Amino acid sequence: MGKIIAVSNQKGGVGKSTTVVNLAAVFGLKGKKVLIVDFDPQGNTTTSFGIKKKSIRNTVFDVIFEECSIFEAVVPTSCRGVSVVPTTQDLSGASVSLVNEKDRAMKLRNALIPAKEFYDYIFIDCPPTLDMLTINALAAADSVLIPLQCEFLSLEGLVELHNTINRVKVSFNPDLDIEGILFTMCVERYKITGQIISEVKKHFAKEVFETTIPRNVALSEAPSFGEPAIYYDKKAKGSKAYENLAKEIAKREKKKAAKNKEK
Ligand SMILES: Nc1ncnc2c1ncn2[C@@H]1O[C@H](COP(=O)(O)OP(=O)(O)OP(=O)(O)O)[C@@H](O)[C@H]1O
Repeated sequence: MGKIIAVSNQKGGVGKSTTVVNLAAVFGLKGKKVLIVDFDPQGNTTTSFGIKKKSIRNTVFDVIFEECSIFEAVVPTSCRGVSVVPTTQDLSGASVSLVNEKDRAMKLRNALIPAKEFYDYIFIDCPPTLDMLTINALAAADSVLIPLQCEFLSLEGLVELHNTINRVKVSFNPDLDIEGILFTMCVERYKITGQIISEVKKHFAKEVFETTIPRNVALSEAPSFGEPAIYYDKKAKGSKAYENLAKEIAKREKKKAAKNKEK
């Protein structure tokens, strides 16, 4: 059974899409079967793979409103092992349309059940909101990865996200785990970077990934070439950082599996 990781932070521009695209590409290159669900109406993840909006037949909107199956919306990419369920701007109206639906928080979870059998990892790129779309993503996920920009700290924002995660655990998904907090766009020489990391560690030490993602030009340039940074510039610091993150996630999974075996 595959693992579903929601990449979420209600703050915009913190590196959610960048993390989804690059982590998925690294796992794909390691021989894993990876699906990305682009659940952000802006569709940056969809375009980061060079998928043209005009060429899209079915989107994640059609999937959650049961117009098609998840497999009918899957678009292969040119990256080894990676496919995308694309999105378009239509998704921005979904939160409102979902209000009248039965099981409205469980739409994505139900749709992903057959995909879990087929893929090793499913990444959900969440919108920068805590609305019904994000609730759907958290209800569907096994874990949440929280990117946090190293240049600006909103502890209140982080607490608010944890509160939402806890509410989803109580109401829809008791097994939801925190995959980790990932610092993104770090510039080591900036004093603020160290200050933010130590402040977050004071409150959420166990959740923070050892790997941090540097501010790196390859990470910001690659999407306009329609490919992940590891394809665009394999040697770039940003590409290496996402390779390290994938290793750290795999290591944490092994540790967790060993612990569960002991029980
Ligand atoms: N480590 C990095 N170094 C340099 N640029 C980065 C890095 N991470 C992200 N960026 C750039 O910052 C911008 C925002 O990143 P991204 O789209 O991944 O954030 P997001 O959280 O998904 O945004 P939104 O909430 O709007 O969906 C993009 O232009 C991206 O290319």
